[in-house]
Amino acid sequence: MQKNIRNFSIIAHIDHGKSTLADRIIQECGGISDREMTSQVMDNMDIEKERGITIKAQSVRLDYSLNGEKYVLNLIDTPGHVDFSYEVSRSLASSEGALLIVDSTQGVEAQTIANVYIAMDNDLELLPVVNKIDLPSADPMRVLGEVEEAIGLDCTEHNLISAKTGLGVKDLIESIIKRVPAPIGDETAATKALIYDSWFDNYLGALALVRVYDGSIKKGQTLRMMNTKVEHQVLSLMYPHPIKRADTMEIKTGEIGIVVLGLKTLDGIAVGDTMTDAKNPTKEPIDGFEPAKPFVFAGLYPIETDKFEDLREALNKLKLNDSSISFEPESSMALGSGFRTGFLGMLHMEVIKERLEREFDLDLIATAPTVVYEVLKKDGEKIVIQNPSELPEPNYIESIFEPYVKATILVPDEFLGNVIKLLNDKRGVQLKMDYIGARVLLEYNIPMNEIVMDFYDKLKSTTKGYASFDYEPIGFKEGNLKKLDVRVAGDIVDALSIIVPEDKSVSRGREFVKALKELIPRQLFEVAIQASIGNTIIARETVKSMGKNVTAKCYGGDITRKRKLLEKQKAGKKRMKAIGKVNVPQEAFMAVLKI
Ligand SMILES: Nc1nc2c(ncn2[C@@H]2O[C@H](COP(=O)(O)OP(=O)(O)OP(=O)(O)O)[C@@H](O)[C@H]2O)c(=O)[nH]1
Repeated sequence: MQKNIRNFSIIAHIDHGKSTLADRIIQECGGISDREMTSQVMDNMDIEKERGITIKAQSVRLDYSLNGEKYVLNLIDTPGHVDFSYEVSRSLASSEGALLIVDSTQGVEAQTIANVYIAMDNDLELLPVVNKIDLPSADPMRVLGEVEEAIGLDCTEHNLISAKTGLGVKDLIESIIKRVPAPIGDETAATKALIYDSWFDNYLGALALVRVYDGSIKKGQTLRMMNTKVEHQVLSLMYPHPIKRADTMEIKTGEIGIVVLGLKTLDGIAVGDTMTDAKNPTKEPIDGFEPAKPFVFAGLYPIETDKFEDLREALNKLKLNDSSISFEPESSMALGSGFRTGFLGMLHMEVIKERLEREFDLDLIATAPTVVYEVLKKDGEKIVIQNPSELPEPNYIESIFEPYVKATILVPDEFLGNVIKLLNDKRGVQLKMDYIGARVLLEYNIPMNEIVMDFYDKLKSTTKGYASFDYEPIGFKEGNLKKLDVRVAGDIVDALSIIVPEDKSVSRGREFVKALKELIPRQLFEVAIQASIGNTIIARETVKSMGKNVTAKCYGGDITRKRKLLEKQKAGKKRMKAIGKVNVPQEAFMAVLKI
């Protein structure tokens, strides 16, 4: 019965205790025995466990009895990291309520606020929950004050808990039953369900995790995905659980469940799409569908050139389980054959690169990440650029558009000056500046390209690690942008080209060639490193020749020593790419992140 169902999510800043609380709630509902309670059931990907982050959303269906009534609690986990914000918003759209977890020793942070905005857009009932009250430095009242101030949420009713010891968790479950509204779908209407997660299972094929809004999904029914238009019969249905999924014949209105369609890829079941009955379809899909779009692109090149097909196979395998990765072959004069690969963000890129190296035993060179640019050409054609070297010559370009994000930053008062300076340097435009106690909440629009570089590291170092940061994409804006090329010994190195704002091109060009000079070792001849825009050279550094002096120290006498030195030089060369006559080490391809 819908009136006894509660669908809720947990919103928290990283490390405020979301996974610990999820595990505790599962345990409290008897969903898992003590013996089965290995550390953090909800985070089950290896990299998630190692890094303590949640990447894929997990969900669980639990039973709970209160005053003789039986309730179904559906805990819908959301990925914590900004790279996965589309999945966050889909998960939240599947709930009626959200627990807003704040660490009582820390307070409200940027990610808390960014996710609360998404929850408010979805009209969720928000329950303020203060965690870690077992710690001596806990200050729950100050933290609740911050929640009221920063978010404007009434905190008269709140829960104080320790997810670690279990203190207050039973009361919290009762608050969820009391305060989170029951779903209110039409049980007699045509099937309407939202796919809010999908993944690939080696035995069952592609699985879709859905929330049913109207009608129901039955075993044997033929379903249609309204956006991808794929139709398929339901082979089986399950309720989600981290260790023991239960089979069911039907997923009813208001419930969540796993649909097995026997599809061999994830292509047909995109997150955000609406499932309906093929014969008796619902009129309108659930709105807001957009395919997960890669925002950051980089070239991935195998260091050993004969590993190109291995890399293709590995990317194909990863894509089975993560339809947000995109890749297509590209060739670089500097690096040979590789793939231009699209990611949701920087963390996603790191995780994928690490999995390729670890699970598929590949050694890769990654070029510096870049965002996608839209270019309107003079002839009216609109093209999308994933690689700066593809930018047309200036006389063909009418205008260039670059993606922007809305950034939320929380910083202690004393570092405010540093942060504003950094944001200005990164072309940020201020939207909001509010004091919350001794901290300042900043909201800025900022070009995404400025934050895919090492913005987060710079923010951390300029605030001694005290700032927190989150962002969400907000679309494209026109920019006054130019392509900056790097010439090594006179030749343009395509893999080093970047797109820069015109008014900062000279300073960035100078910093770039300076960083490269430090990374390119001395060669037998003098090497000029130049930055140019079109045919104009705007900066130059020179890597001095080491001449023949490498062996000069040996006074020509000691042959073994001389040979050793030469061998050392040769070994050094292996980890480099020869560009013309110049050996360029792989770090140089990331040098742009240093400027
Ligand atoms: N003392 C204490 N520690 C807690 C409590 N809740 C969580 N922790 C600890 O805080 C750390 C972070 O907890 P997690 O549950 O991994 O945090 P999270 O919010 O899930 O983090 P992400 O998955 O990275 O977003 C872990 O070391 C937990 O053991 C609590 O109530 N008291």
